[in-house]
Amino acid sequence: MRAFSQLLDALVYTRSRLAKLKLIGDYLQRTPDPDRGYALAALTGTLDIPHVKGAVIRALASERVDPLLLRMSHNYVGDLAETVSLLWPAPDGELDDGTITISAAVERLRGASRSDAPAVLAAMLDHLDASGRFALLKLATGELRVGINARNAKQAFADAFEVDVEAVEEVWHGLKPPYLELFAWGEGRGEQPTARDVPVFRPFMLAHPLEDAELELDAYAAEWKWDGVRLQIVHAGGETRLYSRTGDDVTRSFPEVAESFAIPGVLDGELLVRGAGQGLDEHSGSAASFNALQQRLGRKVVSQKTRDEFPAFVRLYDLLFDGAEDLRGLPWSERRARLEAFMGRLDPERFDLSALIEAEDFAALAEIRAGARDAAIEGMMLKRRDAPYVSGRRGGLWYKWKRDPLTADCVVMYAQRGSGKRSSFYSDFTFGCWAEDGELLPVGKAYMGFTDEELKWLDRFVRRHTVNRFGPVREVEKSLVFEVAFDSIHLSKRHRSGLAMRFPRIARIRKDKPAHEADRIETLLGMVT
Ligand SMILES: Nc1ncnc2c1ncn2[C@@H]1O[C@H](COP(=O)(O)OP(=O)(O)OP(=O)(O)O)[C@@H](O)[C@H]1O
Repeated sequence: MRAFSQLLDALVYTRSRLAKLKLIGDYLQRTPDPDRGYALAALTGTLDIPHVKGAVIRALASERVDPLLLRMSHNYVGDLAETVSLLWPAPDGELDDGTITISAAVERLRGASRSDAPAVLAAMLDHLDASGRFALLKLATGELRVGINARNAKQAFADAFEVDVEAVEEVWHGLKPPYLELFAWGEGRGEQPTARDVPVFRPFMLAHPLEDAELELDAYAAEWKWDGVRLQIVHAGGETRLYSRTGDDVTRSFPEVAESFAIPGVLDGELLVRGAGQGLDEHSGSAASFNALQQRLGRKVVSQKTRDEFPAFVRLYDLLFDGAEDLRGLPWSERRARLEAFMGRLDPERFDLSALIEAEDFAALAEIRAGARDAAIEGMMLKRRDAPYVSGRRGGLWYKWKRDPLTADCVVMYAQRGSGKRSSFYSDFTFGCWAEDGELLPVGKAYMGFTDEELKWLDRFVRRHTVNRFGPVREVEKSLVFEVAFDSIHLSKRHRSGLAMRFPRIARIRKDKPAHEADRIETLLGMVT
């Protein structure tokens, strides 16, 4: 447990993403199986320990610590594992001599019944020092909050063992902790694990922003850029799973979509919500604006009422697998023809096709784009007709051509309480973009007209992810992305980033975007007027 707790400590205090990946990689290389596999599971959020939730830990701690002190400290510290690990009375017996390994802890907790789990946890806490307790509680709750998402952890594994991260993604959802086959493959002791007949995630193809260039429409096809969220729908081995842009399993969030796809294959498209009266025109069928979709995002379990009020559907734009046949090597035009043929097998209530936009030439296309007024459209996508489906962003294959280019995806860095009605909420934010050396530099400060629900969510996020305090200002873990809109951007000597935004406002919380994919200072420099 000691090495794992040292890793967590080091991750909290390390800012650079690359340095964090290196720390994890080193740990995975020098830690034996199965401990490292459980650690990887904790880092990727796949470790399931059924009976230890926050409420259990709070109840347990209240037996040992004055409940009022516990509540106040928790409120101040923000993190339950940290609070309890610090307040837990020092053990009067022997400290752990190394027998409470990660795997021992996981096995003991998993083996315990609901009624026994608190006592099993307490017995281990009684034999660990504060940092061991911290690591155990983090492991048990699965909420690490060390600025590492699943994708980063897989990247760290891939870097450490010199394998391709996309190859890890391709099999990941077919594997289970403690990932013995994965480490065996990484160390050259075994074959690459296969994912036959399990619904695994296939890494998404992404786009580049279209800057001044004009494209030849013989070589590129145009589609609308729908203002929803990316979704991959996979059916294999009799099971359907939905994956988000980051490869997270979001099946439970959109049950009506999962329930209506039972043909072996992999689909790629944009998740939208049917809109009664909103955003209707000939381009968008019946998709509502992103605001309606927001009601469905970030929920793990969805009530029937929400399903009825905001029914989800997917506008498809690619077909990756037809049955077991991998179509990704085919040119876009052939995949498109296969997708069109596939549509007839799908439930029209839940799936429709992203239409192609016909235009005589690029100028005519630009005119169509300028004339589009629809809440569910964010611009256009241009796709090279002969391009295979490749993961990530590759030059020249897919372009996004947004309608309102003055937005940037920025990472939240600091938060402060608001004023007036918001004075008890952390609602004013400073956000930044990535500099070339991988450091995050502040580019602006803003708040937005959040809904009450969003305000509460953000306030909770800040309290739970605080890494530092400067008077009234809290520095937060660099994991949340905001889409920021602004009127213009200028060079400025007053800021370390060298940039100043005019009238920045937070347009959207991007829970679907990993922080390291937020915009770079360089991109913002390209928008300077
Ligand atoms: N017709 C379409 N074809 C492909 N992608 C589309 C389409 N309509 C909407 N999209 C969305 O546009 C995104 C393309 O931009 P990119 O690949 O850079 O992802 P992103 O970083 O999430 O983009 P953004 O933040 O600009 O939406 C896709 O990820 C997808 O969610």
